[in-house]
Order: sequence, then structure tokens, then C-alpha cells
Amino acid sequence: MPMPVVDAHVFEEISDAVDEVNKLKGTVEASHEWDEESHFDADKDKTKFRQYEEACDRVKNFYKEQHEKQTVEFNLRVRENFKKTVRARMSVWEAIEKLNTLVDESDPDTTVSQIEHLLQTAEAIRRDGKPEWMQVAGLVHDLGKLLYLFGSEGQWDVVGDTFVVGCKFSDKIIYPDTFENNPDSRDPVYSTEYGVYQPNCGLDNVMLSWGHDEYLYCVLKNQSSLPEAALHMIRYHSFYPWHREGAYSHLTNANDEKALEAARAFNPYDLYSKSDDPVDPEKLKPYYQGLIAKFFPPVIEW
Ligand SMILES: O[C@H]1[C@H](O)[C@@H](O)[C@H](O)[C@@H](O)[C@H]1O
Ligand SMILES: [Fe+2]
Ligand SMILES: [Fe+2]
Repeated sequence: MPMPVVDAHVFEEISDAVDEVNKLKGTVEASHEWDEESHFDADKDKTKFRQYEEACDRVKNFYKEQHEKQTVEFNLRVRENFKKTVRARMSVWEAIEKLNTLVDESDPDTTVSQIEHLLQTAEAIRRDGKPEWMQVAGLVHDLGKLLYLFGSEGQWDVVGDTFVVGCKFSDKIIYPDTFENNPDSRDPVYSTEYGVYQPNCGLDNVMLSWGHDEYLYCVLKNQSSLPEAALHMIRYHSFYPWHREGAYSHLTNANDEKALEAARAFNPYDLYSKSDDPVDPEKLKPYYQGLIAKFFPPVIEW
């Protein structure tokens, strides 16, 4: 039988269709690029970051106060209050500008303004070719520090690493001895291994110390079209005892594995971009306002 002759025109159509499919495949693959290892931090000296033993008194005093005051009682009360009010109505960019006055007392690695830190994080993610939603996660991840301007009790209930309350304070938390004066460390229930929790109940059922992660997660979960991985990056980025030190495996379950992957993928950009060159907010503003418009309503209830 003679081979059918394919008309040149039909051939072109087929090869266009194949190109189209490949392009689509490319996008799908690109959307998985977020969990691949980061490249931007290859030349960073990681031993220079998070050196808490050598940290200045500002940092040490901060954690002493935080570790004494983050009790179960406080955490229940603050969550109750959170639900009662809307603290402000403004756009994401306005929030970024508003936050700019805060200098984070818990941070041994940077004293730059928050707008700088947010843009440095987002830019590191962008340079590494990660998806837009992850750049946005970088851009907003610390916006929860706005709490400080909304009547927090200090910085101890806003910034710093997070940990689980309601069970024994993990010795994987920095300055573990400073929990001595936290009344929960002598409580007959809260001071036990599992405390108020069931084994492997999952992080959704665990109370993390209140601060900017938890607050921003609550604000954004119903006011953005960010994927779950971005919300995990926001919620757990300060939970170093878990995502870096591997604590709390007796409380987590299989559902937390994806969240752990997200928190770990995000961490290098948050931490190691602190030594990057300064950014120019005015120059970057149009690009990031474009991204903000894709993922958030024009006004957010904070
Ligand atoms: O000092 C820093 C800072 O407050 C960050 O925003 C937080 O995410 C970190 O966990 C903490 O170490
Ligand atoms: Fe943070
Ligand atoms: Fe940060």
C-alpha cells in the first residue's frame, strides 16, 4: 500500500499542536520548580547567620521576655481578641509601606527596614526563577508584623521564632533555658511531652506561639488566591524548631509533610537574602504591584 502523502499544511498544523502541548507541559513543570533546591544561596557563608550565642543583648532580652510570656492562657486570649475586630482596611502595598517603621528586635542578622527585607526575599525568589505565587509569598511573608502597630503587647507577641505551646517546650528552641520563668513549664499538663495534644494530631490541631506568622495566615487564608504551599510558607516560616531542627515529630502527621517541604523551600530566601545588596523599592514597585493585583483584592481587612 502506498504511504499516504501528508499535505504540507496539515503537517504544519500538527507540529504547531505539538509545540503547544510542549509549551503547556513546560508551564506545568515550571509550577513544580518551587520545591527544587535554591541556587541563589550557593555562595553564602551559612555559618554567619542565626548565631544566637554571639547575639547582642537586644536579641537575648527579646527571647527571654518572649519565652516567659507566651503561655497557653495568653495564646487563647489573643486568638479570641483577634476574631473580634478588623484592625485596618488597606491594600497590600500600603501595608508594606506602613510596616516600614518597625525594626525587628529578635533578628541577629539584619537591621534593614521591613520593606527592604520583604523585597530582598521576593527578589531572591524571582532571580532563582521560582513561580510568581512564591515571589508573592516572599513579598508578604512578614506583613504580620503589622500587629505591632495594632496594639500588640510588645515585640514578644509579634516577631521571633515560633514554637508549640500547650506541651513541653522543646529543647530545639533557641535559648531553651529561658522558659524557666514561663508558668507553663511548671504546669502539670502543659509541661508534659504531649501536653494537651493527641499523638500525631497534626499541626492544624496544635497551637503555635502567637506572632506574625499565625496572624498573617489567618488574615490571608480567605483573602487571597495564593496556593496552599504559599500559605504554608507564611504560617511556618518562623517555626525553626520544626522546619530546621526536626522537633515535634510526635505531634505532626502525614498531612504536614507538604507543609514542611514548603517551609524548607522558602527558608533560604528569607534567611540568606538578608546579606544581599540593597534594593530600590520605587523601582520594584510597578512589578510587584502587578503581582499583588493577581493574588489579592484591592483592599484587605487586616
Ligand atoms: O528574628 C526573626 C524574624 O522575626 C523573622 O521575621 C522570623 O520569621 C524569624 O523566625 C526570626 O528568627
Ligand atoms: Fe518572619
Ligand atoms: Fe522574613
